[in-house]
Amino acid sequence: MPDTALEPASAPALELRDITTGYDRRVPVVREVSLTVADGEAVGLLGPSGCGKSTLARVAALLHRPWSGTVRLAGRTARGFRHRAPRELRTGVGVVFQQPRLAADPRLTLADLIAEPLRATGRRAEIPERLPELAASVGLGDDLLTRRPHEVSDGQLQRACLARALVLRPGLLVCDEMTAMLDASTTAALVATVERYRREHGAALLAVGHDRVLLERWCDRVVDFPAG
Ligand SMILES: Nc1ncnc2c1ncn2[C@@H]1O[C@H](COP(=O)(O)OP(=O)(O)OP(=O)(O)O)[C@@H](O)[C@H]1O
Repeated sequence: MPDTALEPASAPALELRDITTGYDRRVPVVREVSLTVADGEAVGLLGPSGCGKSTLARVAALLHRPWSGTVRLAGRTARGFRHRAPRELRTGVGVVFQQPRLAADPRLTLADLIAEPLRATGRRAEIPERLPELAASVGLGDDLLTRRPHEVSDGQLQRACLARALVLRPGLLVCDEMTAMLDASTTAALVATVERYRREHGAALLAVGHDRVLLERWCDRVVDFPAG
């Protein structure tokens, strides 16, 4: 059966097999790491700073190319990464990074930021329904939606980044230290939003972080890096 064929719903949301990768050919930062996130499962990935968690999360989100190993999303093998990642695989993964200011286009209003993946995939007709629904779910009022990133706090911008990550209804959400820069109440609000989304859509989660207490509370299981 070709890899592009639809697999049964029970295929794991994410399978990373023997991933080796890095930035400088001589020194891999991730060596032969394997990790599976089952359909609908929430997995926490724990590890000290600099061990390669974010790099692995970026591989899972098809944003960084592995030197060797395989990535399968919902049973489909990824053949391309970054701009070469096929749209049907890319849109199945939502990603939230630690630093919203590096992830958000400073020229866009929060409303446009959230809606941007719908525009980019030719689904702008869904914006009038999805935008208010997502803004409410992350706790962003209308007054904030018309502002640009420099006019809002980090926590408000991260709320918009989470809404954007959910706008295409991905089957897998990758949260890379999503709450590391946030206060306790914003952290609780964003975690609750992810939980609600997962309950409603049966989505899987890979949550990267170094706060064991948060990850153990949030996830079905926690894996210490290097996993595998
Ligand atoms: N763009 C890059 N170019 C070169 N080296 C990089 C790059 N990004 C990360 N690295 C290096 O790769 C290693 C792993 O980094 P990574 O960000 O994956 O670790 P991490 O476990 O997520 O750390 P943290 O918890 O501090 O975010 C580090 O030594 C880092 O310096």
